[in-house]
Amino acid sequence: MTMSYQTGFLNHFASEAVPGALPEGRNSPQKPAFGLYAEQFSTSAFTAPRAENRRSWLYRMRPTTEHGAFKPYSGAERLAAPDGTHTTPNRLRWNPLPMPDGEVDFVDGMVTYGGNGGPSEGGIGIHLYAATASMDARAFQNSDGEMLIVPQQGALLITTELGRMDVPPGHIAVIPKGMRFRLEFTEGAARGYICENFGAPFRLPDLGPIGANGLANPRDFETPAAWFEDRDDNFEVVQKFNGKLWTTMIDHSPFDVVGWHGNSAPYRYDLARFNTIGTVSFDHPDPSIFTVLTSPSDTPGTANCDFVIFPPRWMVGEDTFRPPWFHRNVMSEFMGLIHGEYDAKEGGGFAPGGASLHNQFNGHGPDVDSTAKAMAADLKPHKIDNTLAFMFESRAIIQSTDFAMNGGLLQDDYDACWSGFPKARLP
Ligand SMILES: O=C(O)Cc1cc(O)ccc1O
Ligand SMILES: [Fe+2]
Repeated sequence: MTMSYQTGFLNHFASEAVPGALPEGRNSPQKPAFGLYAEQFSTSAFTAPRAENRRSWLYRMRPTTEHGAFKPYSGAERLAAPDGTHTTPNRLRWNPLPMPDGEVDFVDGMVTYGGNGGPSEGGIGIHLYAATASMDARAFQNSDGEMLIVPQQGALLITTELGRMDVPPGHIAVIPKGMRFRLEFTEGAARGYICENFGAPFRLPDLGPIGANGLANPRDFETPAAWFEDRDDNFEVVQKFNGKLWTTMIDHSPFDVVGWHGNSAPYRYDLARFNTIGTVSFDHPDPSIFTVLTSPSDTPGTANCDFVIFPPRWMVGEDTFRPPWFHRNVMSEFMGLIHGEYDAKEGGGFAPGGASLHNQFNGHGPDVDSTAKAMAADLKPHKIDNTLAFMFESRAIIQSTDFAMNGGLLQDDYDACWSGFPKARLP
């Protein structure tokens, strides 16, 4: 299937699937073309400063308002915010999330590992999904948070109200808060990670002294061109609202937007386009140089959430301990692995589809094997290759869910990867 995209980050895009669907020179004409209905979709307050303001105008076949009451939805039982009883300072690591038995789609295949805050205060939800069935006459709407989707296995075809995107592993997709979407798998089963962002929407980090270019470049972000389906079938809309799921039926496809314009839009990004920067002298730089997207908080420089990747890169530091150093961090770190091996965990145990959590101020870093190897290494230029790990880093403690602690995937011996370091011998 050929998809078409518009490039650039947070541009004011304009796209029509049928010529003439977009009004000219105004947003809400008395009678939009073809009997379409104009709808403003706002993901910032009307009065947000211009640089923060995000909204799009949608021209659709029927107004979104045409539906009955939402009722509680009983599927997706493992999509549940932490209740605070499982919050722990302990370092945690999980085996890969197994694929479910039978037909399970993206909505029912989501499992919450942890999070902080909530839809009214900001923070993040951290979920994984493992699913075997494509969504068909079903759409998901997350009114609580923007969704950053990181596929680990299985390519995704994401249909949104504004158009369709191909999202294979190695790419990410971001769906604005409140936008309806459907997820289909082009290669059977699929697994991946989700950061549900309750805070300020993701944006590109400032580059400071790096300059005008580098890290994730704006032109590499791709937003779909308008695409719609004219389907008068019964569709279920499942909505996440205030931490719970709700469902209602409509008698047509919600993907009936024939044209749209604006800057609140879904996008995808190929992580291989990330311009990775590192030391060319000595010392391991802070991993903030690997920030792809950031959701700022109201404290300058202290993110609600940073999305950070650890892509293939050259290591050339002289007289340097090259892996991540031992550290205790005010920020809390949740990590996942898309493929390959992570350079701080040569001892194994951090597998693709698995995850780890290092909460604020709890010491972590290279395991015993990685440390020994890095201290003995001949420091020739070396390429870390065939790997892609990532981190959701948050200013607030990441609380675990019951599934995270008791769901059968938690490794009970994670601490042991840091036991047995030889003691320093003083003169
Ligand atoms: O803990 C981790 O593995 C993530 C990480 C990587 C790095 O290069 C420096 C700091 C850091 O937290
Ligand atoms: Fe860390």
